[in-house]
Amino acid sequence: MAFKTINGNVVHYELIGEAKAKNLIVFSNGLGTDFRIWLPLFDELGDDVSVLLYDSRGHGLSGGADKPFGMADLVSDLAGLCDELGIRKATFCGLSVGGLVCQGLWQERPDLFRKLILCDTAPRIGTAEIWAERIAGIEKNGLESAADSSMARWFTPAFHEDRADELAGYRVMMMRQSLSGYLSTCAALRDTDFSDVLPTITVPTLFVVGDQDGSTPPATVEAGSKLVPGARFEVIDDCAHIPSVEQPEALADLIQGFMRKQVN
Ligand SMILES: O=C(O)CC1=CCC(=O)O1
Repeated sequence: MAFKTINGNVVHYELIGEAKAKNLIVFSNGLGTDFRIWLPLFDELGDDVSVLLYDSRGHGLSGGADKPFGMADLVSDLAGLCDELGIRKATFCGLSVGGLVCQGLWQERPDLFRKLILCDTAPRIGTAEIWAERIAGIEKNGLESAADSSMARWFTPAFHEDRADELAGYRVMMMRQSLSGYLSTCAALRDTDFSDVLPTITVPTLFVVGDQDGSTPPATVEAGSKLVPGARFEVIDDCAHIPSVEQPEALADLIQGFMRKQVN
C-alpha cells in the first residue's frame, strides 16, 4: 500500500516490480471500482511483468472527490503519478473509463507509451443523455439505486448464478466508492469523446471486450479498434464488462501474447 500526492490529492497505488522495467504495465480502473479489480489477473500473469496499479481520483483510497473533476484531471493524475515514480515508458491498460484515461494520456503524453491495451472501452462510452440520466437518478436516489443495473452490465448471468459471493463483493466495492467521486467520473464520461485521438495512436494497440459486455458491447469496441491504425481486436467468451475478474486467464493469455511481440 503506497500513497503520493499528485495535483494536490492523495493517490493510492502499488508498484510491483521496477518503474523502469521494459515490461511494465500500468492499469487504470473503471467507474465504481478500484485497483483490486486487476488482482485476479496477477495470479495468471505471474512474474512475467512489472505492474503499477492505482485508484483513479475519487475512487478506492485516492482522494480528490471533494471538488468536481473531469477527464483532464484524471489524465493529469496518471501522468503526474508516472512522472513522480520515474516511469519513462510503459504499456498502459485501461478498463472502460480507465481506457478513456489512457486515450487522453496518449493525447497529452505519447512519450510515455510503449504499447496500449484497451479493455471494454471506446472513444466515447454511451451518450451525453445516458450519463445525464444516470447522474440525475443517483443524485435523487443514491448510489444504491444504480447497483443492480451496474452488476447486470458488469457480469454475465452465469457469473450472477455461479459466483454469488464475488458478485456480492463487487457490489460492495461499488457501494463503497465516494458518491461525489462516482458522479464526477460520470460527468467526465458524459463530456469525453476521443474519436479524433484514436487515429493518431502509433504504438501497438490491443482492444479486448467481453462477448456479453452490457456497457461497451463488442460492436462498439470493434468500431473503436478500427480507428487505430493496425490495432488488434479480440473478444473474450463468457464474459461481460470486467474480464480481469470474470475471465482473468483469457485476458492474461491475450496480454502475455501481446507483450511478447517485439517493439522497435
Ligand atoms: O455502466 C457501467 O457502470 C460500467 C462503466 C461505464 C464506464 C465505466 O468505467 O464503467
